[in-house]
Amino acid sequence: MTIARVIVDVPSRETDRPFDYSVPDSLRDWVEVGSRVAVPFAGRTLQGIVVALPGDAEVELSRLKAVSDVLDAVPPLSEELVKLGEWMSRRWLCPLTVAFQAMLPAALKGRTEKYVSVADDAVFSDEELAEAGALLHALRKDSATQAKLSALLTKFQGSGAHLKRWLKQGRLIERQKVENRLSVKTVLTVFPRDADTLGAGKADIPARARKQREVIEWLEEHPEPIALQELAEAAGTTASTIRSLEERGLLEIRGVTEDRDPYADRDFPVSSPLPLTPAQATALEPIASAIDAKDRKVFLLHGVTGSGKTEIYLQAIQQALSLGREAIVLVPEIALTPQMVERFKSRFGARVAVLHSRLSQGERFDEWRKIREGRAQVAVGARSAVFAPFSNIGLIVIDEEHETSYKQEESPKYHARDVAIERARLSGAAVVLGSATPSLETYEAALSGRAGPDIPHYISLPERVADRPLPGVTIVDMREELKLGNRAMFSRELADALRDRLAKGEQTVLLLNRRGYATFVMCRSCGHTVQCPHCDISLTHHKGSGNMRCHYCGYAETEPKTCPACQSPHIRFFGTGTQKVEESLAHTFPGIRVIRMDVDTTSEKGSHEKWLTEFRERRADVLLGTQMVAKGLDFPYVTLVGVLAADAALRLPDFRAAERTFQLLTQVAGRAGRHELPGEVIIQTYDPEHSSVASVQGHDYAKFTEQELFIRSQLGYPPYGRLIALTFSHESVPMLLSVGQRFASGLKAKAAELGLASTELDVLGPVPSPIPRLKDRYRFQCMVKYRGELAASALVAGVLQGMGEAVKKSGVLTSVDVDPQMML
Ligand SMILES: Nc1ncnc2c1ncn2[C@@H]1O[C@H](COP(=O)(O)OP(=O)(O)OP(=O)(O)O)[C@@H](O)[C@H]1O
Ligand SMILES: [Zn+2]
Ligand SMILES: [Zn+2]
Repeated sequence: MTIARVIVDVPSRETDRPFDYSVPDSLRDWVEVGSRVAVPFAGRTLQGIVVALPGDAEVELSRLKAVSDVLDAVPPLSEELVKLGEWMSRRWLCPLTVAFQAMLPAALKGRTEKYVSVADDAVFSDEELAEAGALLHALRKDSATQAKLSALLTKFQGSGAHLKRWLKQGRLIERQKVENRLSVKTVLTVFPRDADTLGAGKADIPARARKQREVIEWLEEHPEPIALQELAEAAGTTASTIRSLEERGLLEIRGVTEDRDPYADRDFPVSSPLPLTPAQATALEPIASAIDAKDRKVFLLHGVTGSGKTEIYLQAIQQALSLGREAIVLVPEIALTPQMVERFKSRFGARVAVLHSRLSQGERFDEWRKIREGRAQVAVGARSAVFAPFSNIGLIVIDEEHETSYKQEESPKYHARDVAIERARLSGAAVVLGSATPSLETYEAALSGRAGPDIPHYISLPERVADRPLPGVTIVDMREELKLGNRAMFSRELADALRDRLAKGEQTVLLLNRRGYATFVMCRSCGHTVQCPHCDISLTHHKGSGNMRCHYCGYAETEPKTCPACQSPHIRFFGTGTQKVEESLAHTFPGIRVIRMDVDTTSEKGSHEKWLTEFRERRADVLLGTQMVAKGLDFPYVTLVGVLAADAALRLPDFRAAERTFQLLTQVAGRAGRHELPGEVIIQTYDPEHSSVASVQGHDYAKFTEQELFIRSQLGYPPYGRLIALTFSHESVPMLLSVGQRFASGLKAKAAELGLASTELDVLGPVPSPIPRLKDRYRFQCMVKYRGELAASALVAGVLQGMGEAVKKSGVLTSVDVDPQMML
């Protein structure tokens, strides 16, 4: 008997283990490791993933239930991806099914459908026939295929009670099936017969069927297959006319699968490899030889902005392809602009599949199928593209490897960089981590002198291509501006520089660093701030709608005219939003053309692309925006970059605040002067001495890093120590505290048992979380700080497991974040 070991799709700790099923003979050829199957489980039919085909079952064979269905002809996961999922579950303490679900396109997230059929021996009374005859008729008619319960209920709204009773009595039989949310798109297509048949057929068409004759004439001129809809339009007729020709045997209508290609209507100019600069050639050499030798190596490609890293990725990919292997390129979501996609599509054409969240579910599914079916060999995409279903990967590139968006903030809380390195280990691929500002973790590891398969080899590109200089950076102390009586948003330097660009017809990028700079409402008389009633966080003001909104739970109310606490009319909207900057620009520079890019202006599909195209075509003088204007853009006429509120995020209670600030400033500075025209950068700050701001001036990554690493080592923060954050939430604070304390003391006891000093493993808290209440639940957190080599995840999992029943009864929810990136 064939046995399948299955992980069922119920994301709980209790079901987080494999269950064995027997495989009926009829399905034997279809079930593989990585197959998606439907299985009976606790009275329901569930979707599951086959993780093994063991020789023997863990339970008595006679007690095994059978797999009820195989959901895909080709398994959506490979053995390699199944292994990767198992590793993710251990690494980030998430249920296995949660890891597998993260790898599947949304279209394949099955949903259970109920089907009903009439039992063979069922008898119905005349009364019943009179009352629900139509329903019974429908049931009998569909008995071969079985009728979908949800469809019956909509169609026969009055007969719900009958259905329920008959099902209970066993006169109707219910079956469950797992169905995909979305299927491949099929287009009805007309296949004309050969010319002779058409000619003969035409003669037989009666004179009054003029339309049919016209369709035949049209097809005689255009003998290729054509979509039914298109033919109807072209021949000026209806689908039913064409169908009658099918009945005459003159053509055939069949469903043909069609790919929803999001880039179908775009032409990509063909690009060929550029002759590399000597620095680029030296950088590519070790990467290419690793790919050649199937040597699983990790590289850190540390190259300043504009140093030509992308050209190196392209040629490394070329190398992998020429050996018949595949490549994955990860790009941060907001840097995945059409311009970025174009660079890959121009070089590799139709071999490129693109995966990102702005595509529709259907488009994403089709791109994913292109990969799985071997029609694409290069996948370019955001975080989840690391799971692209390739079978022979030679290279994984992670561009801007320091980006926080590579960490998923909801379960599975994985980091794509770590997943990529593990996947490369499983498939013998090389990994290239590229950045102008590598994360301190990656950089420290590369320069540590430690040896090991995960330790990146360091490659440096300290200069821009073609001797283009890095832009000059001026730092403006806004406190001085205020002293001199300038209360405006723009310093005199920035205003002058802007005016100069307007006169020359050159372009400016303005970054408003808005992290931690929300626009909140405060009363100037009593200091009252308007908070979300469900979360302990200020509401954000949206000028367009006149609404105040909570960014965590979506709660909204209209903006107050007077203070809700003291009725004072002096209520004010604080903080500088992009809208305010836009107004101020219009006021200060009459006639200026500004494109504003922030969450409000880019929520619509395609809007992101539209703005960038407009800017590229120089239909605007200024591109103003949040983080999204800082990454990856390459516009020849941008000669000025201005940063407002450079230090805004420095006050966030996050030990990476300085690192993030330095990275963001360096990235945005890198947008200036990338082509012939030289660039200039002006950074406005209230904290000019802070090393994260000051080091940007000399483009001095090394200096910034040295200071920052020193601070981290003193405090035992990453990369010198590692963290696991646990957040407990509940409606009641005492309950939370008791659970939090039990966890902390449990882990401490475990550490003592193992003889670990507090420098090796320490538990901080429980303390209220930075956001102490969210959606009416209070939140406490514990932070586990430990030395890197320790298998702390397993210890934490053990302690949580040990307190299982007590926590379950209390209703306290626990969320675990291994290597957290966001401290908020
Ligand atoms: N070998 C080369 N010869 C000529 N031009 C080149 C070469 N390599 C790259 N370039 C050009 O230099 C510019 C910068 O290169 P690229 O965008 O690859 O840099 P990057 O390091 O990826 O930049 P960033 O990290 O700032 O996005 C581009 O316009 C690119 O076409
Ligand atoms: Zn809220
Ligand atoms: Zn007030």
